[in-house]
Amino acid sequence: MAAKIIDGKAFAADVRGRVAEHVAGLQRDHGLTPGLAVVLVGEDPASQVYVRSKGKMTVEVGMHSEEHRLDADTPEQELIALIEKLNADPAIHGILVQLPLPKHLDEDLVINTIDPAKDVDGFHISNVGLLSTGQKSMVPCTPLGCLMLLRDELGSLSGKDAVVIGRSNIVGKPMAQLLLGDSATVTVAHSRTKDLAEVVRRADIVVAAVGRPQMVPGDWIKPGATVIDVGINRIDAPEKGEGKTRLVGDVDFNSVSQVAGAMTPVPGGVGPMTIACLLANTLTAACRANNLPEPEGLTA
Ligand SMILES: NC(=O)C1=CN([C@@H]2O[C@H](COP(=O)(O)OP(=O)(O)OC[C@H]3O[C@@H](n4cnc5c(N)ncnc54)[C@H](OP(=O)(O)O)[C@@H]3O)[C@@H](O)[C@H]2O)C=CC1
Ligand SMILES: Nc1nc(=O)c2c([nH]1)NC[C@@H]1CN(c3ccc(C(=O)N[C@@H](CCC(=O)O)C(=O)O)cc3)C=[N+]21
Repeated sequence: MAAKIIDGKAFAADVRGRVAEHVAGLQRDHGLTPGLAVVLVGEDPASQVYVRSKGKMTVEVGMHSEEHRLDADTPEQELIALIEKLNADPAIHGILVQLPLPKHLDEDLVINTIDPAKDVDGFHISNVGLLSTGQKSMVPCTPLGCLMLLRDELGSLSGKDAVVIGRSNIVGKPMAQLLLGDSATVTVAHSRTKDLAEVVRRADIVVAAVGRPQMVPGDWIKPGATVIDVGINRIDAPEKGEGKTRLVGDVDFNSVSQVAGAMTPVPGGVGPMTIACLLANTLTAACRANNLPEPEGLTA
């Protein structure tokens, strides 16, 4: 049986539609426009594309969008000063500093300078602590997007065996916390995991967030499992012509789609959900900042 392909692009469009409706209501009833500021340091071309598409979608849902582009060699103090200015700006409800940062900048320091209430990435230590203790927080966008897709696909995650491959602070660890919060039995695998194939074979739910193109083959997957592919890897595609590239995930789509019950594609899976959840988090932050009721179904 071929796997059902989970349409993250359509799901994300639906989430953005719900965000847009709520934003229109905030404007109509309270004269409030949620605002998102994205900070990009340096000229990484992949990041630029991503930042541009975020800006476009922010405006599409009716929000205020700001982009702050700084030179790659910007001194740390200057970046910190910008974040402090955005922290104090009442028109800004969400702040995202695009990662990774150039090496001379202390990523932890920069992230922890963001007002936790405006930390729409959910990377501030205070949000990390709130999430891991089951308290209301800002939830990281990519794991939140994965959770929405899993809940939609499976209903309850309670008692399911889940394996997260990858333990980064931005995907793997918060994903594990969210799965645990939904009462899955969670294993977090990483580069030192012994016999990864055997670990993955036990899983009803596999979330791959490794950054290695097509690393997970079909024969690691338990028949019928749900597979969420977070990886975004650009590889050469000589079949498309000289010098051309294409995007692939961390999962080998062709073999896994023969075995899994359902899986996300790349592109068109988790990626669009990340951006939709960023907008949802910005809306949530704007509501909380103004003591207004939060949108339903758009947070964990
Ligand atoms: N779709 C989206 O919206 C997003 C996609 N991404 C993509 O997701 C992927 C992961 O991103 P991110 O978490 O930031 O990556 P990191 O590089 O920060 O983390 C990768 C993790 O994978 C583990 N790992 C590396 N090699 C292996 C291996 N051979 N076997 C098992 N585990 C391994 C590492 O283990 P160890 O800790 O031991 O080194 C590490 O924990 C990337 O492709 C990235 O582009 C990221 C963010 C958003
Ligand atoms: N502070 C911070 N927060 C992030 O959330 C963050 C970050 N830094 N740094 C980089 C990663 C990567 N990331 C992606 C989001 C969407 C797509 C996405 O929409 N991808 C499309 C394809 C896009 C294309 O065609 O290039 C898809 O998968 O269908 C990809 C990657 C967020 N990240």
